[in-house]
Amino acid sequence: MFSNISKSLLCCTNAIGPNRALAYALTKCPVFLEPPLSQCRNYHEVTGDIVCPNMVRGIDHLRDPRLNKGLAFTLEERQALGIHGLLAAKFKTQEEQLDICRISIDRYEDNLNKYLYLVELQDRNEKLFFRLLSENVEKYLPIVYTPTVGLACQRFGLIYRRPRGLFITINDKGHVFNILKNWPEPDVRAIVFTDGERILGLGDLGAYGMGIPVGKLSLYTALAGIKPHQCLPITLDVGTDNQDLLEDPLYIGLRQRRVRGKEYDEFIDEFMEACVQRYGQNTLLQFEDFALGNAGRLLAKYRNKYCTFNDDIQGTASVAVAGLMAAIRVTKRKLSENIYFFLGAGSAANGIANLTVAAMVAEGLTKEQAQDRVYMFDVDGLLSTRREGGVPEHAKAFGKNIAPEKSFEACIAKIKPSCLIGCSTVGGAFNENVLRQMAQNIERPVIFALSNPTSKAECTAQDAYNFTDGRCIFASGSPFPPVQYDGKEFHTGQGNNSYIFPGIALGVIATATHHIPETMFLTAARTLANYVSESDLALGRIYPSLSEVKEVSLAIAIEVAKMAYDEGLASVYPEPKDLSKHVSSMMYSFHYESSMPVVWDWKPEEKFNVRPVQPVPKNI
Ligand SMILES: NC(=O)C1=CN([C@@H]2O[C@H](COP(=O)(O)OP(=O)(O)OC[C@H]3O[C@@H](n4cnc5c(N)ncnc54)[C@H](O)[C@@H]3O)[C@@H](O)[C@H]2O)C=CC1
Ligand SMILES: CC(=O)C(=O)O
Ligand SMILES: [Mg+2]
Repeated sequence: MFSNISKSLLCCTNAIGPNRALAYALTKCPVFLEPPLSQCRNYHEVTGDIVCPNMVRGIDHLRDPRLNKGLAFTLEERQALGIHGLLAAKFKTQEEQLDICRISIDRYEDNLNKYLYLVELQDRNEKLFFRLLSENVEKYLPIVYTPTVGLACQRFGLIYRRPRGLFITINDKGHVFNILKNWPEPDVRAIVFTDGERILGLGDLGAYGMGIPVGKLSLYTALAGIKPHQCLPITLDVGTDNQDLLEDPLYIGLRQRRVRGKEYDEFIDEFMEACVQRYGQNTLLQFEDFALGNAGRLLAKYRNKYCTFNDDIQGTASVAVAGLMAAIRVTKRKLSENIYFFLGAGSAANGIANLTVAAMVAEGLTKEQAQDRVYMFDVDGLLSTRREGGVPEHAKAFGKNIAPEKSFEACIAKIKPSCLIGCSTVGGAFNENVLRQMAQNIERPVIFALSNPTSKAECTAQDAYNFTDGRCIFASGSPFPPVQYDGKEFHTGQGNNSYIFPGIALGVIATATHHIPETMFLTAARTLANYVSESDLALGRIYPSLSEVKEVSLAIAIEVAKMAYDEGLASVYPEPKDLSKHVSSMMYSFHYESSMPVVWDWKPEEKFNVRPVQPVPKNI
């Protein structure tokens, strides 16, 4: 019935009145763009939203967090959008709004309340939220991420308000694609998903685990500038084996025991297929916080078939190896001269151990020689081939033909490691005896307490310094306050995969890489280690400061992009001449853009007054 222009004029006219309707229609309306809206990526570049601006009613510019600028709307915008009068008279800059946000958050003493403030801000004004986070990483990362996000997950039933991300349950098996279609964004490039079985070191939190993919994706945008509409957090709800949750009246997930085995595997298969069917073959699929029984197994199954990685295995490996590389500059011991002892022999430990082996091989050892330098201790004791039950399959490479031992401290005395790496979820496991022994064995012991959140860290930064006479090189998964030792202050670094996954994701998305080889994580580790300055090391930090993490993420993305082309993994062709420029051009702007329609030959006759009616083109 209607031509395209008539349709656009119709919707524009209904929404914002005839004067501006034509201007909109001529410049922005999706029915004018080819290909149509559903496939048009440019459209998102313009609006960042799937809502046709021509169909947005005035008030929706305030209600939609992607469009809302609050008091930062100019008088001209307020009048043009029909929101004049809906806002107080004052005009504020984004900078003034950021000040108010900081004051508001500081008023809360409780971190969970700070978390809720930030969630509400994201729901209200997306650009303000991401700019606040990206410009205050040190201050707010511990709120949207570990440790506070752990608490938020534990209280998820209480704090759950508005939908953010998709919940897909095992009952939806057979219909996963249809559920993905309900997500309102057509241009998703990255999905972070969990089944909630190993949320940080807090165990099985079932559907309450949703806080983790949401938090991780906030870092995609804040730390690497990946556009929010390209990110989709998902929780795969297959039930929970956490009895407390099954009995919790507030629990919001499926109230049943976890589905496992064939049915679970079929569900994950269907999910992976549905994601690429809905969003394309190069959609980045990040596994997050899957339990040991599934994490490594699913990575092995999918790593060469999808554009996928497991953050807990590979992202963690990369950040830990970067820390070990930087530590060399202090210890003067090559990677291949260390003895590594892991407390915990799960996903994180094996990921780190395997990448450390690869790095030692690059220094000249054989794989076997490198593996010989790595020992592990899990819930059943030292990984000895002689112990009852043997060495678990996932850690076979690190089992040793030595006498079984159940005492961790006895192992330290026997093995005399130079690097002690905690990925055990056992808070305080590196006690005074353990740390003193490490200091006795070696001049500069490396101590990593990587378990999250803070309550699960194997030791605090202060204890690590106190009990090693201030000689340790320390990093932790969650942040610790500065250490005071011997009249000096030290700022220890955060060995957390958040230094890695945002940059990897940006590089992968920018090149539409079709799968992610292990070597990318070694490249990312080297890039991160190179960012550590002498002043970082003097402060006690083997990672750059968190205020530099955006720069680091971009550097990692560029290296990843180079590698994608060098190794024939990229799908964006022709290859951009200037890769740095290409990667940067993909990034989100944290600053407000004009909400005024872009028009040609159109000048207001009188400022702040009614606009002149435009002549309708003859050739409609
Ligand atoms: N800093 C970072 O970037 C990251 C930190 N992590 C943290 O590492 C921890 C472990 O994560 P995953 O390896 O994925 O878990 P996992 O469940 O795969 O492995 C846990 C390991 O700890 C062992 N363990 C449990 N209790 C123990 C005990 N009492 N004594 C000795 N060993 C014990 C288990 O046997 C298992 O080998 C979590 O707290 C997680 O938050 C994980 C990924 C990234
Ligand atoms: C940091 C992270 O991914 C974890 O603790 O699971
Ligand atoms: Mg994780």
